[in-house]
Amino acid sequence: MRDQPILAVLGAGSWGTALAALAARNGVTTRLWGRDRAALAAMAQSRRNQRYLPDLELPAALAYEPELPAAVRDADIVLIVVPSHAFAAMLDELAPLLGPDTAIAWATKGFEPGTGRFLHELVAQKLPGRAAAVVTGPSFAREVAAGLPSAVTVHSDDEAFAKMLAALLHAPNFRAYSGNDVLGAELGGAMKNVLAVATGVADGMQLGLNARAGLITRGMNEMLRLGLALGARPETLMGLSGLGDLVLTCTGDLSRNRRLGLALGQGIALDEAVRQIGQVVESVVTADEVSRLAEQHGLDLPIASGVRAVLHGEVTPVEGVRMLMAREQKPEYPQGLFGNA
Ligand SMILES: NC(=O)C1=CN([C@@H]2O[C@H](COP(=O)(O)OP(=O)(O)OC[C@H]3O[C@@H](n4cnc5c(N)ncnc54)[C@H](O)[C@@H]3O)[C@@H](O)[C@H]2O)C=CC1
Ligand SMILES: O=C(CO)COP(=O)(O)O
Repeated sequence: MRDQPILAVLGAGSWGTALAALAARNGVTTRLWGRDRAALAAMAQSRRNQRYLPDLELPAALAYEPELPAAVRDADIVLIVVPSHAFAAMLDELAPLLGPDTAIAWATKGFEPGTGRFLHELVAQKLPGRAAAVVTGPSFAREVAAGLPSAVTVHSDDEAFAKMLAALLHAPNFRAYSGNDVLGAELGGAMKNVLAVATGVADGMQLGLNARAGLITRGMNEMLRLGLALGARPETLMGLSGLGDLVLTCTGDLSRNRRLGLALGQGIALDEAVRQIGQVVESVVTADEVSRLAEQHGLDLPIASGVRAVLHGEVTPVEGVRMLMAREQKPEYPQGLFGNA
């Protein structure tokens, strides 16, 4: 890889735009690709992403490329920031376009819809033999774009690549840590979106701060149990990508997943809530995949499966809360910290 690598960021929504702007400000040669050609042209002209990040002035050095082959040509690193439902198709499009040494990174949070496969599994299958890293952690795009202090983490099996990508993103108000637990980092980022719906529902129903804290803590227990069953490391789940992002998304009203829960808790229908939010709400698909993985591993995750049931209209938010509260009484940790709930 060149000393001064070229970065292609794919996905010009809130997070792709914020990350591309950050990298360009750091002096990294950065091209931003998005599927909406007209929106990209408007961004190039106005140096604003009017729809997703209207308050951010985009750096003059950021380049915009509406053609995918041109966006990734000669790129050393391709950073994918499209929603999880578009991730597999994006990899298929990239496969014939990339040179053998191009490294892949992604900041998408979720699984492959319908299979529960992790995004790193898709990357290994569709673009094998390359350095691959996930960028994750508690980071609302709006706050990063505003230059507010944030901390994220970059995980890769290739530790040198994780460190290198973290260094490219690291900035005075943006701390980028690194690690080598890709599965753990991905699981935390995906699962917190589902748990944020639960705290949103409780807050939308005005159930109080005790309920919120209880849900966050028992939600963390669910994340740990599923994560450990899948082979994640506990320190990853207790770090930025797990606990950090769980706290942010369960408490911060900038979270679209929390806002979905708030709306459901106030009696607004799912379709209408998603329409009002107007951006990707990953939990709508991720809830199914978390339940699928839990079932495969024989785990009972009552909060995550309650969210899935509410999203499918199988129970109302009121019934969901009643079911959680009516579960049998038991020790907090029946089989040690990571025992079954
Ligand atoms: N917004 C945030 O604060 C953060 C978002 N993320 C994750 O980043 C990913 C992207 O989210 P956002 O940028 O926030 O979403 P967004 O809703 O702001 O933008 C989504 C973007 O994806 C594009 N898109 C949708 N379908 C596509 C397809 N089939 N092919 C190509 N592009 C497509 C849209 O045109 C839009 O530009 C999600 O997985 C999200 O969980 C992660 C950390 C922070
Ligand atoms: O992942 C995020 C912050 O880390 C963004 O959360 P939402 O997708 O819920 O807005």
